[in-house]
Amino acid sequence: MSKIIVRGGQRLSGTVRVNGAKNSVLPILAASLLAQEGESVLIDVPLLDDVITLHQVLASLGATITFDTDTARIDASTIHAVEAPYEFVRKMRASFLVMGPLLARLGRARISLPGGCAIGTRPIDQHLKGFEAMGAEITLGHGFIEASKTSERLKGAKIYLDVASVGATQNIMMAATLAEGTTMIENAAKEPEIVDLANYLNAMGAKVRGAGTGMIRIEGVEAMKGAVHNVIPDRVEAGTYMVAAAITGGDVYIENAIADHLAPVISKLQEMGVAIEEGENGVRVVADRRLKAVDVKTLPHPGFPTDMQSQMMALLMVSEGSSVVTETVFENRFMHVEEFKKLRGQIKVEGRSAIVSGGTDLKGANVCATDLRAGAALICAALRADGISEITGTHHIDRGYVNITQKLAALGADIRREELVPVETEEMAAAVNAAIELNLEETLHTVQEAETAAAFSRDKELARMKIQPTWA
Ligand SMILES: CC(=O)N[C@H]1[C@@H](OP(=O)(O)OP(=O)(O)OC[C@H]2O[C@@H](n3ccc(=O)[nH]c3=O)[C@H](O)[C@@H]2O)O[C@H](CO)[C@@H](O)[C@@H]1O
Ligand SMILES: C=C(OP(=O)(O)O)C(=O)O
Repeated sequence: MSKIIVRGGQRLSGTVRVNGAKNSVLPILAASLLAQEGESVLIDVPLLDDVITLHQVLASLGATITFDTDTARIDASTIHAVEAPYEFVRKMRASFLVMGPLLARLGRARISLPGGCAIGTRPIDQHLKGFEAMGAEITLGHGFIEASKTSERLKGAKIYLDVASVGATQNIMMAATLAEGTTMIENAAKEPEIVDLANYLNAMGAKVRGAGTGMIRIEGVEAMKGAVHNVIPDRVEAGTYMVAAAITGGDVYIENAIADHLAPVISKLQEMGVAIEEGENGVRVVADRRLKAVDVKTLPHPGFPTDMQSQMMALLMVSEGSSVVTETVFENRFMHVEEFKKLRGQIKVEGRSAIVSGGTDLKGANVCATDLRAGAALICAALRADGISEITGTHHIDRGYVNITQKLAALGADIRREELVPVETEEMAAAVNAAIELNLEETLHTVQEAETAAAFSRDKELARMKIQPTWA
């Protein structure tokens, strides 16, 4: 249990560096399973809870992973298991992305059904439709899905996606790399993370063309090997700091942000009156005037990203005029609205739209992050609100933001985190506290589960941990 405590009203200024993209590194880690030989070296891997969960999935399949600062080394030559356990898939839907690589590499995959999550039902029918078209047999059991090859190799196929799903595009792309013949994905997702995955797959020896367009062509190859790859910067993390800068009337340079990837966010902020300058290796955001309301509609890339909707809504609450925010990607992504109301936000939800009355003087309150981006949006709103806000539900935020409290504090925010660790005995509590005090990573490992130790490591900026296969 932990909470983030913010005293609003500080103007942010300075430079913040964004980490590698969560939504790129997760499919890329899954894709590393495709290498029959050689080590993959992934650079700029963010030490996030989701990344740790996927490490655990890969380790449980028999891969060897070491993680040092921001570099992950994966040897997948030793994988032998085909089942991604429920304890991991339950925590993170993206675990389902190992299905394509396992099917291609070992011919079978059994994965617990990813549960519906807060922001929508999130079906996986398009992933399965793709695997079936390539000749896999799909069995739905009690709480799991199994896919098996019916011939020596999967077969290339023409697959039209009913929705331009990011995950389905990635899963099918990965399965198709080792298939016999050519696969065409029509109505493919075009997100920058799809292009990043294709670049990694190609470095591993795959033949993927057209990533970033609606038509991706994958010519199957016989074998793939490990490769070195630099993960792209996180556009959603960058966008979140852009909003944090704008909402506090700040002047912040967001290092490592790629303006091209942020085009829809930049356009909307500019329409509102935020000045944005593209720099050498990042983007500068200056908000020195009253901002005006704009309407926002989320769409698949290159439309406005759903992962920035709640942060944008935070900014719209304090801008002049009314706006309509329409969410078209997920059917239940307005849960932050009730929390915003606790900060005195004036918002009314009507179906898939939220009508925001701007110009509100926000007031600090105790609020709860209902999902990852909702948590980030609440932090943004709290930075502007008068007085103190306490944000719980921080485990959601830890899925997607590295050191968010430290990064914002370095920009001048009055923000801190309080960590309450449930331990069984007083001796353990004393040992944990001593370890935190002394930065003794080893001690943490002896008294806590790896995850908790990682949470401490992250907070203490000891970004070094190893996860060994459980059978080793
Ligand atoms: C780890 C990761 O990269 N997560 C991102 C990814 O999620 P994810 O890959 O899960 O999102 P999708 O693009 O698949 O989902 C988009 C829409 O398609 C629907 N759908 C999806 C698959 C399917 O088989 N059938 C179906 O109907 C979903 O319910 C949703 O309404 O893209 C989303 C949309 O940009 C982002 O918000 C998430 O941050
Ligand atoms: C919805 C998100 O992620 P995921 O698909 O991992 O739940 C997100 O990053 O905002």
